Parts: sequence; structure tokens; C-alpha cells
Amino acid sequence: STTTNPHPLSPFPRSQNNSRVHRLQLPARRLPSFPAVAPGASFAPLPQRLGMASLAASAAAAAEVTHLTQRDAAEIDEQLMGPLGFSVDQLMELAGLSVAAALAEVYKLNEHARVLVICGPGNNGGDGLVAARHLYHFGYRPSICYPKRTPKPLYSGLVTQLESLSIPFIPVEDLPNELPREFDVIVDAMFGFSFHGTPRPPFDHLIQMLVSLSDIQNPDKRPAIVSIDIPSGWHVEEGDVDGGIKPDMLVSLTAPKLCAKKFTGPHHFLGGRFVPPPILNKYGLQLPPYPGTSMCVRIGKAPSVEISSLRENYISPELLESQVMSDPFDQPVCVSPMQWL
Ligand SMILES: NC(=O)C1=CN([C@@H]2O[C@H](COP(=O)(O)OP(=O)(O)OC[C@H]3O[C@@H](n4cnc5c(N)ncnc54)[C@H](OP(=O)(O)O)[C@@H]3O)[C@@H](O)[C@H]2O)[C@H](O)CC1
Ligand SMILES: [K+]
Repeated sequence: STTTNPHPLSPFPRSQNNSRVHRLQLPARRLPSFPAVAPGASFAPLPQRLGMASLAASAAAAAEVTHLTQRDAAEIDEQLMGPLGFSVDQLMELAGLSVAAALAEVYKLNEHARVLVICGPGNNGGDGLVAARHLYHFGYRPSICYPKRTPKPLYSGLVTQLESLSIPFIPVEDLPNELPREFDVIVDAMFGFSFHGTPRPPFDHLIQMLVSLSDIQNPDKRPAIVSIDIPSGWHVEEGDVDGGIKPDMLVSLTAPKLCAKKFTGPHHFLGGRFVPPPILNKYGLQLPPYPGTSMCVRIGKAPSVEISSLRENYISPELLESQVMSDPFDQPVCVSPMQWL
């Protein structure tokens, strides 16, 4: 056939003259869907059901996860949405779902139902809108602050979907002064990998508000901050160069960006389980495998639980007087998990 290729970067190249086409060529042999790592990667594939040994391997592998430059992150995005056939809606849906899933894994519904999602003008903000919808369906009570709306159908559609769920949109000037009393979690969906310079209004004010919150040392006295892809205001490669937000949780998408090396919070997750082999191969990405059907995977070690504090806080179940036997040997034994400690 003499038809020309509509996508110059197509993974199914018709022109052999385009060097970028060569670099994106699909492997001749069909790769298995697991492990999602480049061939020759230095860590071994892990089983889908992670046992203790493989969890340790996963932590070791985390040290080797690839961190992207701003340019590579943008280029990967363009390739996914060009020659690799994805649409922005699709990627945003998966990104937002990953964020909601990661948040729900750490901040359980019974104690963290009230979530404020602060959305910026670009796709990072779109991820926040999608995450809010999924959080609603998970049982959370999200509210949204979306001060610079984008008049594109994708975004107005997301807003309509959220309005149909009666999710409140709070104008920036109406945000309560006492955020810690009103919300359990704040999702920072202001800026992602296209951020540059210093934040302009009203985001400068919103970022400062989150900086003041993250300065409160006692995490029980403030909402947890969850940043999507990049802590907003951070330099995408250098990190926190200007006394910025210190999120408790970072959900990197596709692959962590260089700034994530400076993240010191307790919870770092990877989401965006959509990276196909041509991208993994071209950029030599080393990414941890996602467990089972999960949309997110923890990068690095989970914070350890202080067992002695569990013991101190443990209150034994009440034993009613009527249940007490006269002979203690007849007393029914109540085995609680704490008795094994
Ligand atoms: N492949 C993936 O991993 C996917 C990730 N997704 C998410 O998309 C973002 C990147 O989205 P993008 O739209 O390219 O960029 P941002 O959301 O970071 O923001 C761009 C808008 O922000 C404005 N901007 C930039 N700097 C400033 C500033 N200093 N002050 C105020 N506003 C700023 C910018 O305006 P300009 O006028 O400067 O152009 C834009 O309006 C990625 O991080 C992920 O979260 C996708 O959802 C799915 C695929
Ligand atoms: K962000």
C-alpha cells in the first residue's frame, strides 16, 4: 500500500527514515504484561501476590526506580497521547483513579472522610477532579476548590459529573480559615510537571496556606496533604527550593519526577498503570510491579508502626458482670490480636 502514516511517531512505522520511529518500535516478540520493566532491568520480576520476602525485594527495588526529567515527562505524555493511541481523558481517568486508590489505602474512610481537593488549571487539576469523583464513590465526602477553570469540554464534563453528585465547589475566598477543623485530607492538584517559575495568584496564596499547614508538627492536628505527581510550587527537577509544601503523601504518575528524590514524607506511591513496553524500553524505565489488580504501588518502605503505642492505647473488651463465671477456669477465652503481642 502507498498510504502514508498519519502519525510520524507511530509505534507501527511505515517510514524507515524517521529515527524516532525506530526508537519507538514495538518489540517483535510480544512481551508479557508482567513484569512492567525494561528488558535487562536489574531487579527480578516479583510475584503478583507479595509475600514477606518479595516485599523486602520490592523495597530494595524502590531504590532503583527511574526518576524523570521535566522534558522526558512531557515527551512521554505526548507519545502516549500521539503515536501510542491514548486520549487525555483516558490517561486522566486512570491517573485520578490511582490517586483515589492510593489515598484510600493510607487514609481510611472512617477517620478521613472529609477531603478538600484543590485543582489547578491544567491536567494536574483534571487528575484532582477525577480523583474527587472516585473518592465520592469510595464513600468519602470530597469538596473542591477550582479557581481557574479551563473551558475545554473535558473539564466542563468533569465539573458536570461532580455537580451531579452534589459535590460542593468552594470559591477560594470562601475557604474556611480553620481548615484543620473542616478537612481530614487536602489533595494538592494544583500543578504537575508543566509548572515553571513562581506561582501566580490565586495559587500563591493557596500554596502558602498548605505550607502553613505542613508547618504544624503534630499530624493529628492538621489535615494530611496528598500531592498529585509534584508537590505544587516545587521545582520539577530540583524539588523544594523555596520553603514549599511538605506533603505527607506523594502520588507520582507514570514514573517519579526528579523532584521526588527530595520527598521526605512517609507515603510515596506510584500510579498511572498504563505505561506500555515501547515507553519502558525507550526510556529504560525501572518501575516497581503493581501488585495484583491494584492501581497504585508504594515506593519505598511503609512507616513502621510503634507496637508499644498500640499496647498503651489498647482497651480490653468490656466483660459484663453477668458474663463472669464463679470459677475462673470456666471463663470463656476471648482471644484478641493484641494478646499475641
Ligand atoms: N503521562 C502522565 O503521567 C499523565 C499525567 N497527567 C497529569 O498531567 C500533569 C501535567 O499536566 P499539564 O497540563 O501539562 O500541566 P500542569 O497541570 O502542571 O499545569 C499547567 C498549567 O499550569 C499553569 N502554570 C504553570 N506554571 C505556573 C505558575 N508559576 N503559576 C500559575 N500557573 C502556572 C500553566 O499556565 P501557563 O500560562 O504557564 O502555560 C498551565 O495552565 C501531570 O503532572 C499529571 O498530573 C495526565 O492527567 C495524564 C497523563
Ligand atoms: K500537584
